[in-house]
Amino acid sequence: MVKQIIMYTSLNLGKPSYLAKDMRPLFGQGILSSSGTIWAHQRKIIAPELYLNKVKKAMVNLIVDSTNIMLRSWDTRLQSEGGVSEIKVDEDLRSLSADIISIACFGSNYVEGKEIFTKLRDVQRVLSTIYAGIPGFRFMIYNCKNIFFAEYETTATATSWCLMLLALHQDWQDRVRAEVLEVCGSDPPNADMLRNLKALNMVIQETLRLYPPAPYVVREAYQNINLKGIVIPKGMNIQIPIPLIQQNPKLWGPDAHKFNPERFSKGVSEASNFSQSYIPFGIGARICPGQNLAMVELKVILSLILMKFRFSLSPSYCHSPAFRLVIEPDQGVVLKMTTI
Ligand code: HEM
Repeated sequence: MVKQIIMYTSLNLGKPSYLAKDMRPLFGQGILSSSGTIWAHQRKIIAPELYLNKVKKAMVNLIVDSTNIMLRSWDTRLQSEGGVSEIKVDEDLRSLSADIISIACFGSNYVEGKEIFTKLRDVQRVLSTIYAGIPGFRFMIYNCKNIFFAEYETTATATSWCLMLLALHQDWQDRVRAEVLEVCGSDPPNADMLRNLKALNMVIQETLRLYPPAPYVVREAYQNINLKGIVIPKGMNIQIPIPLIQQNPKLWGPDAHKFNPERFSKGVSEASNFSQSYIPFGIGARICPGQNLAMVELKVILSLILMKFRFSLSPSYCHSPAFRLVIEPDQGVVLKMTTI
């Protein structure tokens, strides 16, 4: 049994400037001190290295095994259809994501829990259509966040968007495939290899910038805040729109709306002119605790797909991002696939 020491520390985020001045008091447990300095509480978890490495290895193996089941079914379909197939990937990716989280957290699998996941997805659809004015919604969204927004829908949706963008940008697809083959050879990726997949990491980061599955983070004002003349009273809930911040040309430059993974080549802090303008996993004390798992999952799934298949966007693909608590492709992502 792992022994965890959870430390609560205070992190000095420095003097606020520009957007920081407006937004930081709204984030996390960050509050503006009398000196104008921002303080936020940060949680650090310390655990024995060896144990963590074993868990990480087991987790990567589990993701590889689950992904291979999905890829075998794509392979069978391709063979039966003469080597080229149009595959709508979203439902398969959702099942895969549900499978991984079920095995990892509950020792079960997607097939056993399918009915529960189907019902949860129905709830998600209803909630996204009647967003305003349901009594108790505030509490419902927190429950839902922990189930969908948290684990199942977010990672699957992010994978769909990554595949859509790689299908659209063949130069990046070739570059990332070449990297995967150089780093992994013909072996499935392991934890050490994942660290060396730099271009793939950049593609995932850029995808999460342009299509963040979670559309906003929610915070409650701890005190009355005057935001450039707009008074936000203590106790009010505020939605901070992630896509607007992540695609603001003032922060990201004139190509803010373009797919350009190169912007992350020197890391997140160098990608824009304000480090906290990249928040696909939220920010502050309530930042997504599953972000590392999500990144590992995305890297493993995408590298295995890239090793085995070449793909482009099907002419039947219709670009229509839709809000259903997560931002997902309304009509799905349809890929024209061939085996390598
Ligand atoms: C690409 C995948 C994912 C994205 C984009 C994402 C994004 C987010 C965002 C934006 C938040 C709100 C953070 C904030 O309020 O500052 C959140 C919260 C959360 N996420 Fe994720 N998430 C992902 C995957 C996961 C996974 C795989 C897990 C668990 C295995 C997970 C577990 C959670 C939990 C439990 C919370 C609530 C944290 C809290 O309220 O303290 N997420 N996520």
